Amino acid sequence: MVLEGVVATRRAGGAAFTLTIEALRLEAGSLVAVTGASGTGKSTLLDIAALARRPDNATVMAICGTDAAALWARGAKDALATLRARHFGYVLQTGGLVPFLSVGANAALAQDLAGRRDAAHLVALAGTLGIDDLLARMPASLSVGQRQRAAILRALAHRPALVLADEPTASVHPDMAATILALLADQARQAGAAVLLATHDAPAARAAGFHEVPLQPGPASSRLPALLPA
Ligand SMILES: Nc1ncnc2c1ncn2[C@@H]1O[C@H](COP(=O)(O)OP(=O)(O)OP(=O)(O)O)[C@@H](O)[C@H]1O
Repeated sequence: MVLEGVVATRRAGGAAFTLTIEALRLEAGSLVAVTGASGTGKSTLLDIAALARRPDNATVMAICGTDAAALWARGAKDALATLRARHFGYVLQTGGLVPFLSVGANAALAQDLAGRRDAAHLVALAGTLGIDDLLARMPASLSVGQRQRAAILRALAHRPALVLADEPTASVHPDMAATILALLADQARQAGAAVLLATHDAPAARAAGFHEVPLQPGPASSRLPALLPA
């Protein structure tokens, strides 16, 4: 993924907040943690990276060789949805699993949407995450830590190029947070996926091997400084 000169504005009432991404290039195996206090724009940045929010401006917005800026410009919503399903995996704060599907069915759905069904890969990945005995369970019957492992399974099951993780450890105990972040980092690296993590917990992210990029807050705005590949 390459983002350059991307600007996004959020407006509420008379107030506006502007995020500027100078340059962000994520390659296979990149582990990048965007950090900042509450309200500095971490979620806005992930929304932009996830193609869930239309930018005001984008010099470059390339996802696995596709010009996403051009797709936004011509309102190609189906093509944007296809890009998302094929190339992105998501880990949200509380899992974001479909509540009426089992853990295994959640992961299989991600594979189906991406057009990459691979039951053997799903089971093997569940084994490395330590949840192969939970595949038939419903998300509501899991502990928070188990749910986040299931979310990592769902995020990686379809072999995405990029995993977006928004505060994936905010609701787990600090010891479990370290384990979850390490699992996410290890599994993504092994799969050759890049991870873009948003977190307020910079030390935990660094400990798991993430390269930290702090958002630079300004008046009613934030800036992500240029990050070139490590
Ligand atoms: N729905 C919204 N409409 C308008 N402005 C919003 C909206 N949500 C957030 N904002 C503003 O955008 C800015 C960035 O918010 P964002 O949620 O991206 O920050 P964050 O760093 O993810 O915060 P947190 O860590 O609390 O989740 C904030 O200053 C906020 O006031």
